[in-house]
Amino acid sequence: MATDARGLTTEPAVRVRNLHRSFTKDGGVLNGLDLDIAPGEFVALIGRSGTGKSTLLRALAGLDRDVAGHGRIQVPESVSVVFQDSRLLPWKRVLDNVVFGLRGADAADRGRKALAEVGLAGRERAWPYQLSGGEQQRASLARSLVREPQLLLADEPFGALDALTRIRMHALLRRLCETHRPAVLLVTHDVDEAIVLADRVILLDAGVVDTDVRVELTNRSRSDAGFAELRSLLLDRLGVAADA
Ligand SMILES: Nc1ncnc2c1ncn2[C@@H]1O[C@H](COP(=O)(O)OP(=O)(O)OP(=O)(O)O)[C@@H](O)[C@H]1O
Repeated sequence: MATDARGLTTEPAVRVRNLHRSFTKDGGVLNGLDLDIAPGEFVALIGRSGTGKSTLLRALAGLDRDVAGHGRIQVPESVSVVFQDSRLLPWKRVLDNVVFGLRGADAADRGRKALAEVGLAGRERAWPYQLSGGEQQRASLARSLVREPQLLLADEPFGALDALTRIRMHALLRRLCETHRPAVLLVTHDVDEAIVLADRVILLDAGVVDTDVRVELTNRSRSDAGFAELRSLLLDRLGVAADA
């Protein structure tokens, strides 16, 4: 059962029970997966290539219609998804992308506020192609957060960015999550990214949860001893030597 910051029992934002998914007759990708995410909890999902991370994320996002009947999935009503590419509509200006499909007379104001929050004030009328990769991902985050989702799903959102931009995006995402408090499931290949950002790191192997650790570091600096210890535990579970 999930608990909140005061240790009180809460209804989880995400509940997955005994989820199975296969694409061929030979073997499953998800093999009876169980997972709870508490409201406002930030979970990073890591695992070797092909262990079913994106398959799980797509199932939670409702993008995999065939998953129905292969287990139980409970997600909140409002879910937003961010991918590695920003998926901005190239024929719409940045603000129009952010508020696309949003109702209400205050939609444009909310969109402007969201753009300011991600550091894109003044770029409302730009076209997506006029933004850098990092700025496009900022716009993509604004488009998600303007909807105030109870669950944010992110599949390698910073995977295509350079190292410096990634670090800036980590700080931004943490700040946004502290303000908006969605439950988050972030798929990443980067163990350090998982430790820097998440309250909990889950390692998937062969379509089930292999390791589930809470990140209880007050100092999220990569040079911190606790950080290094957690990194080596996770790399070990991934079958990679920490100093490799
Ligand atoms: N729509 C699909 N049709 C057929 N096979 C699929 C489909 N989606 C995923 N798979 C297969 O399921 C397996 C798991 O894929 P998935 O993308 O979930 O892995 P992943 O852990 O996210 O990997 P990576 O870290 O490389 O992104 C892979 O072998 C993939 O080829």
